[in-house]
Amino acid sequence: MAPNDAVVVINAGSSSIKFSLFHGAALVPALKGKVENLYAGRTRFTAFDAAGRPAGERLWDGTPLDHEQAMAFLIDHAGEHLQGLHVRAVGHRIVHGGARYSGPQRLDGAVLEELAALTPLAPLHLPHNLAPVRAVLALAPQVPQVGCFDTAFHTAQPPLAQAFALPPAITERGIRRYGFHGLSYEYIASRVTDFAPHLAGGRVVAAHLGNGASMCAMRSGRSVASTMGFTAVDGLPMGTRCGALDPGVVLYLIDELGMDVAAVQRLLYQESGLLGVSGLSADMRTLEASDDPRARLAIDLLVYRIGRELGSLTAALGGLDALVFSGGIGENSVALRAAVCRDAAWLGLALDEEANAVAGASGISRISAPASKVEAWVVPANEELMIARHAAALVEEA
Ligand SMILES: Nc1ncnc2c1ncn2[C@@H]1O[C@H](COP(=O)(O)OP(=O)(O)O)[C@@H](O)[C@H]1O
Ligand SMILES: CC(=O)OP(=O)(O)O
Ligand SMILES: [Mg+2]
Repeated sequence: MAPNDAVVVINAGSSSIKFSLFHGAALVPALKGKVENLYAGRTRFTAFDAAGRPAGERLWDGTPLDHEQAMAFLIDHAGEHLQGLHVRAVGHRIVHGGARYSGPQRLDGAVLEELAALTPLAPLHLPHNLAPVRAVLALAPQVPQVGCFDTAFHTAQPPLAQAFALPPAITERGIRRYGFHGLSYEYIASRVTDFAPHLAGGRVVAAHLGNGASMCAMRSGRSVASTMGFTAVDGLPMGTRCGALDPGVVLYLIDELGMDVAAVQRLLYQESGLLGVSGLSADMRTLEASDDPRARLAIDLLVYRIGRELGSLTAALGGLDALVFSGGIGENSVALRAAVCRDAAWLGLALDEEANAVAGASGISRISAPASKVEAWVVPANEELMIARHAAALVEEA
């Protein structure tokens, strides 16, 4: 990467497209922004430069934008910021790599087709992840594009952790546990050695708590087990996803309640979790501000399930040295972190209430008391930097 070389990173979610621009060999962040509220509400674009100063804003008052319109806007907008820079690669977060893709991958028409076939494994994410790849391919086919998979980090898991208790004929068809949010966990693992060198060989459970939420057990920076499995609907309750569910419930919904596949999918992915339980909102801020008992119940259920999964992941690691909070909720909700840490007292975790009250988006910080047997940390998520590193490395070696 020459000083004028740049990597553009696209992280396209179900309701937003986040983008970042990095330049030079050190991958210095130059710009980051997002278009949010796609499809619903008022679509909004905001961008900030490296110093955190506003670098663009727009609000669409009428019909909300879809992914394609948002990409067209971003490509237009990026033009100004790319003056004098040479785009070496566009890196994308792709949620599912299936059984085939276990590392960063150059994206072309053929790979895109293969990935599109994985849509049933990530119906809320994959179509949106792939739409921007197609948009860039149509507009600038000469620019290398690199896919970075959320599942890749978890391919290190031991076979037992990846197995369902199903017959081999089913497993052979790729029906096994994969795990997600791998780029977030890989970033956390890459930072542990500098913020807590003594944890480098340790047993760490990281909780990525955003709109999608999962937890990952890591030993020496490698994934050992995860709460998400075959799809990103498993594990913790999320904004609108139910998390782990007795599979018998799905059969009952179909057999007894007469729901078809589309209705079940909508229920489990879009109408459950914080939104479904509270009947109010998928947004943690709204729930925390509400005095409706259903909002309290949704938060309590999330905290309870995090505690249960923490016990399970600690068993997979044979003990626990540190718990790391990340993602929009993990970084910002002082109350949720406090509740989770209180429930983890049996593991020897003692919270430093004052440190917890000020921890958050400003940077990495320790929130456990000095004498705590198990440490607790807040590490702001940075999937984008991980993607930029992978994309730059792949085009450099080509
Ligand atoms: N200050 C805050 N307090 C509590 N929750 C917050 C705060 N800021 C953001 N959140 C929550 O973070 C979640 C979104 O997390 P984020 O990681 O940005 O999502 P995504 O998975 O879309 O990237 C929402 O539930 C939001 O309410
Ligand atoms: C895998 C996943 O759940 O992603 P997100 O948090 O972006 O929804
Ligand atoms: Mg996320």
